[in-house]
Amino acid sequence: MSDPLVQLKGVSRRFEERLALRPVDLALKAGGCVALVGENGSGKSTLLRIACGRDAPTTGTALFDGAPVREDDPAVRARVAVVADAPAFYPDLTVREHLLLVAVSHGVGDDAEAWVDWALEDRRLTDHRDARPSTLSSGQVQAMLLASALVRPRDLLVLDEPEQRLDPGARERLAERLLAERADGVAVLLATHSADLASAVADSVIVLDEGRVVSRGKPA
Ligand SMILES: Nc1ncnc2c1ncn2[C@@H]1O[C@H](COP(=O)(O)OP(=O)(O)OP(=O)(O)O)[C@@H](O)[C@H]1O
Repeated sequence: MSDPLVQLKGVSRRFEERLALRPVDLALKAGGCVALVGENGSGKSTLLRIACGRDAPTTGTALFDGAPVREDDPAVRARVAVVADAPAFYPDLTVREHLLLVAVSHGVGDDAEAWVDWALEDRRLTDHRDARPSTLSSGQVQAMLLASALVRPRDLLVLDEPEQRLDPGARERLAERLLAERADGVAVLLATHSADLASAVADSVIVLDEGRVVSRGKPA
C-alpha cells in the first residue's frame, strides 16, 4: 500500500473567535478522490486551503507526500494544481497566451503549445483561444481556470467548487476529466455543492457542518 499523498492529522482552523474547522483527519492517495460537501460556511474551502498549503492549520499537521505542505515550496508548486475562484488576468493577453504562460512557467517547455491546444480542446475553448478573458462568459472563465490546471504537470488537483457556472454539458465533461485524471494517477481533492459530481468522481465523501465532520464514506 502506497503512502497517502495528502495526509491531514487533526487539522483545525480558528479565525479569532470563530472555529471554522474542528479537528479533521484526511488521507488521499495517488489516483484517489475525496469530495468535501456541506453548506455555505461549513469549512470546505478552509480545509482545501490547508491541504494545498495556502493556509496553516491552527492545530494539527498537514502533509504533502510526507512533508509539511507550503504552497511556496518548489515541490508543492511543481506537483499541486489548484483551481479556486480568484481569477486575475493580464488585460492584453489572450486565453491561449495565458495558458501558455502557465505551461511555460511550470517547465512544460517545447511541449507547451501541444499541451495548451489539447487543454483548449478538452474544455471546449478552442473557438475562444484568441479572445481576451474579459470577453468570456462566466462559464467560459471557469473552463479556462480548469484548463490552466491541465496545461502543467500535476500529482494532486485541488478544486474549489469547480462545477460553478458550468452548464450541464460542461459539468459532465468536468466529471469525465476528473475520472481521467484519477486513471492517470492524479489525486483529486474537491469541494462541491453538486451531489452528482461527488458521486460521479469521488471514492470518499466528507460531509462538513459548521466546521465539523458529520459523515464520511462512499458516495452512496
Ligand atoms: N480569512 C477568514 N477570516 C475570517 N473568517 C473566515 C476566513 N475564511 C473563512 N472564514 C470563516 O470560516 C467559515 C468557513 O468558511 P469556508 O470558506 O471554509 O466555508 P465553505 O464551506 O467553503 O463555504 P462556501 O460553500 O460558501 O464556499 C465561515 O464561517 C467563514 O466566515
